Amino acid sequence: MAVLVTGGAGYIGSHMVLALLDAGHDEVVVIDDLSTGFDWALPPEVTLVRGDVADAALVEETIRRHKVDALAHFAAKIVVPDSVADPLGYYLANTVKSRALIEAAIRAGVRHVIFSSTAAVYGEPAVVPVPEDLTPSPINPYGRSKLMTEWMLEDAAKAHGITTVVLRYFNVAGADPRGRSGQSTPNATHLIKVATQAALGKRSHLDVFGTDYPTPDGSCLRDYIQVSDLAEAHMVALNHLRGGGASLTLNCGYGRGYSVLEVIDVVKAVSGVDFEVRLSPRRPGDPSRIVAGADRIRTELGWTPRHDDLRGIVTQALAWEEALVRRNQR
Ligand SMILES: NC(=O)c1ccc[n+]([C@@H]2O[C@H](COP(=O)([O-])OP(=O)(O)OC[C@H]3O[C@@H](n4cnc5c(N)ncnc54)[C@H](O)[C@@H]3O)[C@@H](O)[C@H]2O)c1
Ligand SMILES: O=c1ccn([C@@H]2O[C@H](COP(=O)(O)OP(=O)(O)O[C@H]3O[C@H](CO)[C@H](O)[C@H](O)[C@H]3O)[C@@H](O)[C@H]2O)c(=O)[nH]1
Repeated sequence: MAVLVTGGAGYIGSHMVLALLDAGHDEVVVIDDLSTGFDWALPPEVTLVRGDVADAALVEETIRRHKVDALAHFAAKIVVPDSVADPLGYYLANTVKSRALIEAAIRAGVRHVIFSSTAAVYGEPAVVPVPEDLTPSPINPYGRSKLMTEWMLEDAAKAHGITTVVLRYFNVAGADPRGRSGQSTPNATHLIKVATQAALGKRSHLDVFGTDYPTPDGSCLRDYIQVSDLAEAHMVALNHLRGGGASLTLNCGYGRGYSVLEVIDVVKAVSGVDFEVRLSPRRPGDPSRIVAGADRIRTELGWTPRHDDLRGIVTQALAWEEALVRRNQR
């Protein structure tokens, strides 16, 4: 049976595709509209169907033709401050389109769904590290758009007898340790990506968005999870579902927070470049601290991270950024 990966040409989805191929899955199909992804991020043996996840006819045809039993749904808009500026665009991309995809997938016979959710569903949690059973309370449209999709999926799964794993990713960073993929979006907003670009002179400076948060050094705290470890979480989730396991909602993080200033120090130490850092006002939609309660995925699925090391994550991100410079110079 085949796995359909939506958004498989994007940052995290492309690492899931690599993990599937590395594990010997030869039937991997990607649906991606290439709005932020790249066809070159996919190995040639992968079938890329270029299109929109909300195109029900395309989705159904793809699932039937390739005998897909499992769907991993990554495709989304992902930038928190953009979602504050354009909430309706985010509800369309992340909620309305997911509804169309889920309906088409169920109609075409998909049995299992793994959904890319986010720590942003927790908003500004009262408890840190945050356990999965804390009542979600998102503080930005991005988090709300994803939480609504969690709910739709849960209800549809119960009604139609499919099983699901909802993975709530914390802050995803780093690159494939073998250098096959990484975060390639040129105008990405993610801290580690932006910091490595500043270190390589692709950006003039780095803004620290907010230094007056109620955290030890005043900057925001995040839990950075390495992208191949995250892809592996999807692999154990897939095996769980195909083995008859029950539906689950699981945090994906390491359970340890780093501040923005700590991350910048690590990027400067790893790169050896003392790039300019500007202390700037808060960015709309940012929670002050968000760290995963990280035990459940280990006990439920036996997930064992192999890259829980911020220096290693930054080293990979920097190497990928250098590879992108070489690619663009060719
Ligand atoms: N990057 C993070 O730190 C992070 C954290 C939590 C959750 N997530 C979630 O992980 C998923 C993947 O994020 P990413 O960082 O890889 O982003 P990305 O932008 O690199 O990947 C998204 C992919 O989906 C494709 N896409 C978008 N809309 C589409 C549509 N309507 N139809 C078909 N393809 C479409 C894009 O072209 C792209 O290839 C998202 O669902 C995101 O919400 C990411
Ligand atoms: O140039 C920058 C970029 C980011 N930051 C700060 O660094 C922290 C992390 O910001 P990112 O943009 O890297 O990530 P977010 O926490 O905003 O969001 C990410 O993680 C979330 C889950 O926690 C979501 O799922 C989302 O998709 C994903 O982009 C924030 O405090 C942000 O204000 C800066 O100070 N300067």
